[in-house]
Amino acid sequence: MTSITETRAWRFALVGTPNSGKTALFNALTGSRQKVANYPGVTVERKTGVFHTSSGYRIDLVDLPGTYSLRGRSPDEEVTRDMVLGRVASETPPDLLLCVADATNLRVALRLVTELKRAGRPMLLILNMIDIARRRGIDIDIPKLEAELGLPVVTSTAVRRGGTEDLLRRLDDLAANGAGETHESEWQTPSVADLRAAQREADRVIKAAVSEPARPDTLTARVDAVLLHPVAGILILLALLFVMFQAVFAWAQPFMELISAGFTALGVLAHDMLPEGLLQSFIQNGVIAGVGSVLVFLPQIMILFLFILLLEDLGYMARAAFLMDRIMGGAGLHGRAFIPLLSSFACAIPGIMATRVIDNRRDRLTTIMVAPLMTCSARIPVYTLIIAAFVPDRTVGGIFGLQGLVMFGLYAIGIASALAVSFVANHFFWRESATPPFMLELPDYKLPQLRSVAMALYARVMAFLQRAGTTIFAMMVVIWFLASFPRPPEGATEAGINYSLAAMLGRWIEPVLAPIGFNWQISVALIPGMAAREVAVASLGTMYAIGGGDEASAQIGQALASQWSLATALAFLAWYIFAPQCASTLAVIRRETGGWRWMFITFFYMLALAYLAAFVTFRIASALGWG
Ligand SMILES: Nc1nc2c(ncn2[C@@H]2O[C@H](COP(=O)(O)OP(=O)(O)OP(=O)(O)O)[C@@H](O)[C@H]2O)c(=O)[nH]1
Ligand SMILES: [Mg+2]
Repeated sequence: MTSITETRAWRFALVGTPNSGKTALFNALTGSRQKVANYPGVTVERKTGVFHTSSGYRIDLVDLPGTYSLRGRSPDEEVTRDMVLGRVASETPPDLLLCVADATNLRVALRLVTELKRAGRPMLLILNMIDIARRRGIDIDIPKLEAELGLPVVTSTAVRRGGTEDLLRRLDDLAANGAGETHESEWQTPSVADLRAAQREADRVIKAAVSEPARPDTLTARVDAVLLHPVAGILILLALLFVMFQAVFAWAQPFMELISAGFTALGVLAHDMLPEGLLQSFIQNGVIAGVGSVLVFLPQIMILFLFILLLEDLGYMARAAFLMDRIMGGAGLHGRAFIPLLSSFACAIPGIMATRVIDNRRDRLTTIMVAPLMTCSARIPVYTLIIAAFVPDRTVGGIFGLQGLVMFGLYAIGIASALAVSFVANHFFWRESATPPFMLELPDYKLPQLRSVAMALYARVMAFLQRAGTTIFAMMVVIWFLASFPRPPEGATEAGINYSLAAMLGRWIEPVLAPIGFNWQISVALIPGMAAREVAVASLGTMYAIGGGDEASAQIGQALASQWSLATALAFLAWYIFAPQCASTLAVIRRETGGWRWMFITFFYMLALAYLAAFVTFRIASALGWG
């Protein structure tokens, strides 16, 4: 329906308290796939999307970080304040504020509405999560609410198909007839007294227009009595993590074998179809063995993400943060550091960006510095490859798989060292150290939405495949080239790869890394491994495939098991817990801290820890006779 010519694009902005469903609405309206999760502080920067209303008006929609007030205490809240007040120099201010309220938690939402009204912009109040409010028997008199607030009000359920129809109709209407006039802003940084007054006003409106059921919903409270219990809660958290790692190994195994067999067959096929020579080697050893050795880990990464996404949507992650607060506080970490650190399990980059919710710069820097110590998903290929090749597939204590146990241990060391580093930073480098009280709001539990979990999982899978197709593929071409040229001289006695550039380069670095048990193949693999951690695995895959000659096996694990000592394998694991092997993470640290300084500090302290850990591991393992 484009009978109406577009005169101009409207610009609408989603504002509201954290965890009220702004991003879920943004995704529903624009068809985007921004991250949604059941805890406050998911969105930390503004995102723009476009959609057309039913009569064809174009709307530029801005999703903003959630905030309780426009005071702008942390970097993410400043983004929202500046957008609402039209202070972003390079951008046109929004024509209409879409204020999203969690209909089950109107007290805080309406306090923000009272404050937002002073900004003088036209506003539409969206009572989101109306499905939950209705189920709980919360009765909201919409016309009364509109009259009391002097604003139009509409309800929505962002996560259900058809749950935004009323809203869409209303937006179409506003786009056709004008959103309303902008007045001079009367907003000033509110004092505590102002906020109290705003809360009184909100309570008055609620009293007039909302009736809560006599018997409030107690499910969340009953579940929390167990999950937040100081002892039972921690045990449940540990058990959950433990099951997760067992699942990563046990469930993924058949799928991994399938993928691995597929790539081996593909390699054989390429070998048979192509004439003997460089092209054959490039396709078989460079492309198929290299990229394949990383793609094999897709099932494990999917299982890990599935667990994380389900727990996030359920609302458990904020509880885990609460449980960990004592321990983290002891190490000098801010309570709000938990979510950024948790995000770092997927990848340190979103984790470091999520530190924008921390208002205190010192606490934010500490969190940024230790975030890369959390075990990101790019380490999974490295860890599993070594574990599968060197740790026997045994059961210990009757129920625990040894491989899963080792994996759990590697994650635990990552976490413990992050705590230790922040402890040291707090006690030796920062002057004053006051740990602020924990201020994370605990969201109500929600049944995970299958559709949104599936969508998020799909996005993660695509991101992984894209990396395999771009960064990893490009690095493989480089490694294949280095490992194949120059060609061996006439009458060469050793395998061709021993005469290659890769071998020269590796032997040149080897003396530095020999004390920690690394051979020249590992030394070379670490260089392209800076592009992304899993590239090291792919590089080893390519080099051992080339070095193995004709009967090269695509099963790089077998090659490692026959060529590395256990001590080397363990030292390699220890190295990867700490090594700053990720150029993108370092770049993000530079950007988020606004300079080179913290990037270098992070790089060098991690490098030092990596070398030390690998050295100690190698020496101890050698002394135990595993060399
Ligand atoms: N049942 C139900 N759940 C919803 C609705 N809208 C959002 N959710 C869920 O509520 C949680 C929070 O949604 P988000 O969209 O991430 O919230 P947000 O306002 O963007 O949060 P921040 O970015 O942290 O400010 C997620 O688990 C969503 O799946 C709704 O209308 N009904
Ligand atoms: Mg959001």
